[in-house]
Amino acid sequence: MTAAINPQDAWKQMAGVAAAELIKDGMVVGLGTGSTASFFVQALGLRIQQGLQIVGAVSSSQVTQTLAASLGIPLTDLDTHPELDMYVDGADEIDPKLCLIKGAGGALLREKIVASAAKRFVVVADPTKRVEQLGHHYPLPVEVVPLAITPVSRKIAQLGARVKLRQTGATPFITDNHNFILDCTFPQGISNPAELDAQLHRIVGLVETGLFINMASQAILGGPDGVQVFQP
Ligand SMILES: O=C(CO)[C@H](O)[C@H](O)COP(=O)(O)O
Repeated sequence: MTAAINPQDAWKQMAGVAAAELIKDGMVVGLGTGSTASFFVQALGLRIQQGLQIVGAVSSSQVTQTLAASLGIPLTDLDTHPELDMYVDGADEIDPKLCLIKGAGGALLREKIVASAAKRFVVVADPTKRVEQLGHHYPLPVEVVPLAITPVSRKIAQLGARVKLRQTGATPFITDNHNFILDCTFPQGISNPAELDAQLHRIVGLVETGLFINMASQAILGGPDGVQVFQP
């Protein structure tokens, strides 16, 4: 007997399964990170067991790599396949232009690298992730070189954010790239994501932001009325 899942997880699963249906024989696929992306990875694993033949999959995190390997998904990397056919990943917030906040799972740097290598980036989510303006529900995560954490925090605070070092218990959360994450709350929301992203990228020691602008081409949302595809 399988355990019942809550409605939000069921919606995430619907989105993940629908995205897996988009994968065709011969594709190179990018695998996202997080609970919704995991549903996609599981559905992709099932399709591969049923005969789908992808060339390989590039993972955006160690966690997803382990999951994909356990499901028999053939793994590859960006050295072997620098261009992917499709990247599928979740998001924390999705605005009407498909700009995203990502990184609640701490994988934003690899996620952005893999997403940027893909011809098509499909976001999978449930309707709670849709927002009119970014930054009201989730803080914006940024990945920072540990050596620079204090000056970078101060500079982000000067841009109007409340800045918090992400912790795992009493110690800083460490990314797959051995960096720290700062969670940045902008009390008025993020009115101009592109401008903020450019300002943040000017801070030396800041490696990457969780703002994904003009990267996603489509969102697949599972919800109470079934699966809906959303593109601006
Ligand atoms: O960006 C991410 C991880 O870094 C995730 O994709 C994002 O946090 C959404 O996660 P979930 O599908 O569990 O809600």
